Amino acid sequence: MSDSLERLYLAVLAARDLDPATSRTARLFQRGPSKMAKKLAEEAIEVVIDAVNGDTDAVVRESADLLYNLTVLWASAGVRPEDVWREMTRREDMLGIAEKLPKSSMKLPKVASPRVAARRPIVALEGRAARKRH
Ligand SMILES: N=c1c2ncn([C@@H]3O[C@H](COP(=O)(O)OP(=O)(O)OP(=O)(O)O)[C@@H](O)[C@H]3O)c2ncn1[C@@H]1O[C@H](COP(=O)(O)O)[C@@H](O)[C@H]1O
Repeated sequence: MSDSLERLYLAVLAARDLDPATSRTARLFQRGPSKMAKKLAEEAIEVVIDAVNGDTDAVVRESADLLYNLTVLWASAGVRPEDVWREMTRREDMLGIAEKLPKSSMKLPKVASPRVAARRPIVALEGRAARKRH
């Protein structure tokens, strides 16, 4: 999938400088980030509606539109696909580390009242905080 998105991203970059009268992408760039954001949000809503309605084929079509509008917004925001892949890999590694920590290393509070004991392990929260921090 990342190959398809990377090819689409390059095509979007190439279309940016085409004639807006004939290129939707060039028209989106001409209209700016707020229009791009509006189209992306519209596509996301269309995916949601089709999924709730159980229309799988429509979800596929609208997902392709969503990914197209996302790559246009990435290009406008100076985000490259590899930036996103790197972040996804970082999260995958972080999740992997958190899952591998022995239970004994989780610093659960000493007073394990039923309410506190039911709280999610601190290391998972720390893992999330660590993810957010860097
Ligand atoms: N991958 C896409 C792509 N996916 C979806 N779309 C457009 O996005 C539209 C989907 O959004 P909507 O459902 O809102 O369509 P719409 O209601 O007609 O659009 P609006 O009237 O709301 O603006 C489709 O009608 C397509 O025209 C795309 N337009 C272009 N590309 C690719 O982008 C590159 C540049 O193409 P041009 O923009 O045509 O130069 C090429 O590689 C194209 O294949």
